[in-house]
Amino acid sequence: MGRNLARNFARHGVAVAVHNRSAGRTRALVEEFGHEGVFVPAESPEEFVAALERPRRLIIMVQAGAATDAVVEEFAPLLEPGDMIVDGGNAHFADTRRREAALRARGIHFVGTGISGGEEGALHGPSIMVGGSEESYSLLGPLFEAISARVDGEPCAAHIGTDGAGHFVKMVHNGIEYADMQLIAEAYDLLRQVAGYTPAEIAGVFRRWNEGRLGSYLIEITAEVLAHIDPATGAPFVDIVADAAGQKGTGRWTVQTALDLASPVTAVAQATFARAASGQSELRAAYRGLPGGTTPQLSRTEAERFTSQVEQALYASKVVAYDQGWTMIQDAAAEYGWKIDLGSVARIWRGGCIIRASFLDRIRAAYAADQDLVSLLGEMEFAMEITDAQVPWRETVASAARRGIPVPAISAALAHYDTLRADRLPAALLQGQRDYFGAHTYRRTDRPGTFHTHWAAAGRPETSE
Ligand SMILES: NC(=O)C1=CN([C@@H]2O[C@H](COP(=O)(O)OP(=O)(O)OC[C@H]3O[C@@H](n4cnc5c(N)ncnc54)[C@H](OP(=O)(O)O)[C@@H]3O)[C@@H](O)[C@H]2O)C=CC1
Ligand SMILES: O=C(CO)[C@H](O)[C@H](O)COP(=O)(O)O
Repeated sequence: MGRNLARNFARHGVAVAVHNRSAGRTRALVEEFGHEGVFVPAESPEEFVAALERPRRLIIMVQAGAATDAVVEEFAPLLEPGDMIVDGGNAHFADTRRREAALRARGIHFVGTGISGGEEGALHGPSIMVGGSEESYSLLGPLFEAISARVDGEPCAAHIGTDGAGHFVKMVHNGIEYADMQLIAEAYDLLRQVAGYTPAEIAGVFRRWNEGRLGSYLIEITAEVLAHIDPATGAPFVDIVADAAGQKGTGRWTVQTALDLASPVTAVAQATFARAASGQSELRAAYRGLPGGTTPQLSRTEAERFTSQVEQALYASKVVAYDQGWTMIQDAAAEYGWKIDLGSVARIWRGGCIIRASFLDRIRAAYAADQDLVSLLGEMEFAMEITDAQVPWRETVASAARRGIPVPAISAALAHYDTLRADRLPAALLQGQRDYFGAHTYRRTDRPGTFHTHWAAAGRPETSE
């Protein structure tokens, strides 16, 4: 990532000093790509820092956690007040807040910055979510905006908010990425198991969907993966890959943080747990073959109808999953005092990043039209689409349950929608249970105050605080 970012800056006419703890890697970069621009190789941290113009702007791209701390501690003593350390790795936002406060006390700007798009994005134009001080953005912003992806002439880079806001929003981006990928994977599974399509046929379905409202990088690459044939066996690639999904941890961070914020990102949570469950090989071996649903064959016409039903379910679930992400960003902004422009988050995710999609432009437009939008479902077009999806969405979840096909993310999205639209929730009963066993009190619908019923006393009298 660091090498490609350096090349991207150099290709944009920025002279870049480069340093890696393994000097051979620095030399290799300059030997291989030196013709692309001006690189200044530095073997030692001191040489590197001396090569930078003041105020210094260092970008570090190393693994989150101990490696980032080690690099920060190595370079910070060599810097002067006003210098900037940009952490472009996938750091946890709480670590970024800690580092930012510690370096601020030393007069150094620490700028946690989410960079999405993988290695190709880093080279050709990533989406860049910048945290840290406004002051540092005035010097860093033009550089980031120059190397970022562009959509409709606008850069996919922005100052998201102070201290850890950039890394927080990158984390939520990855959480949404987990949810979106799981939703797509569930749609594939339904088309395979219920409609009876081959991977090649499903690739065709995804290519068609990519032309419509679901059009996105993730749908596009899904079609590519499904169409790929394993050269060693001649079998569809998807059939020879072990069905145990990995993760590096940003989805898990999103869910852990969401629990702390009481922000119900249920589609992200189900997607993260689905990856974990796929890797539970012993448990899966113990359950394999237990009774489930029935899978009657569909006729060609029924399969086509089912496919359009799945498209509706996938789309509606996607709207809910993205809405959960935006709600979580709002919850964090309130908690940490960040002023985050929600429309600008959608704007910079339209290009460069893994979840880039035409859909993001509609979210940008929704916030541009109404900055106080509480939920995407409050926007007329999204609301109409969700209304249209009602029957197919529910039918999809019902079909999956009847046939014993797990669709945890699609089901969670539907349950979330039903939770929010309900007049009354069984939370009232929960409050009664909590009051019964623990005197945890409850509020009433008919008058203000906090109440407790003395459940063990004769006549169960109620008192208020
Ligand atoms: N790969 C991707 O698609 C994406 C990655 N990221 C994030 O970018 C960051 C870098 O990822 P990536 O480029 O893939 O990782 P790599 O493993 O390719 O590179 C890691 C770099 O960190 C250096 N490093 C590791 N530990 C230390 C240390 N203790 N002290 C000094 N240098 C150290 C390595 O040096 P050496 O070469 O000597 O081992 C290497 O240069 C991570 O935070 C990652 O999460 C973000 C978006 C996408
Ligand atoms: O940061 C990213 C994109 O911006 C990567 O896609 C992400 O790290 C992949 O995560 P995982 O390995 O957990 O699926």
